[in-house]
Amino acid sequence: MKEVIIATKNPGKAREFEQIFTPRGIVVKTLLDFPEIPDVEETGTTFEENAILKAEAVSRALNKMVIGDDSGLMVDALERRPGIYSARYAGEPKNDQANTNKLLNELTGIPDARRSARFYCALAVAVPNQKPITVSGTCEGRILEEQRGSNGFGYDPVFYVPEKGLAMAELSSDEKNNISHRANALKKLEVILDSILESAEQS
Ligand SMILES: O=P(O)(O)OP(=O)(O)OP(=O)(O)OC[C@H]1O[C@@H](n2cnc3c(O)ncnc32)[C@H](O)[C@@H]1O
Ligand SMILES: [Mg+2]
Repeated sequence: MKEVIIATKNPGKAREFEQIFTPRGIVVKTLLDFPEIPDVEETGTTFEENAILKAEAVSRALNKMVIGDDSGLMVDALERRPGIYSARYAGEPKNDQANTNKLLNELTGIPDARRSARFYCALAVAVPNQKPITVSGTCEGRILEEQRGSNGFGYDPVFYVPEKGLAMAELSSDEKNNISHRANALKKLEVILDSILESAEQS
């Protein structure tokens, strides 16, 4: 059985990895399947560092290949904040609605033309006793003035995707998984993923 383990506790991310991997006959497991694994502190200074921290900690705990995802939103008018702090933007415990409200408040009065932003996703692949590999993907858009749609998760209701003329949260999962930062990062992993999965299957 082909299986990938994603070092995430975020059910929104978990769902997207399942939507992408399941049609290819690959079973997705996440930290929600391994509640005994302690939380990994995200102490890195870049998305890549945090993705590696998550992937390597879980790979060590399970002695298996693991993918870590560290992602977030960069808003130009806020000097690219919230960035790596996207999950904890409005403080702990992390809360998507509180984060979204804080973002909308910070951008009050800023006109459309200056509301450009991008989602960023770094993926790290950790294999026991090997150097980790990272790839990244982005998705360009703009921050809306109010929430639209109820699909997706996190900042999706306030992220306008110009090429679709819709908020990310108004897209179907298939549409999001075609254009998202996570999908774009995964596409770069595709070339190496098959060989990684084969070696994972043998171990
Ligand atoms: O660390 P894990 O356990 O994977 O889960 P997390 O939610 O803490 O994930 P991150 O540390 O990577 O923080 C990502 C933040 O960026 C947001 N985010 C990431 N990808 C997103 C997407 O596709 N759509 C909307 N928001 C997203 C998400 O809601 C979080 O607030
Ligand atoms: Mg996190």
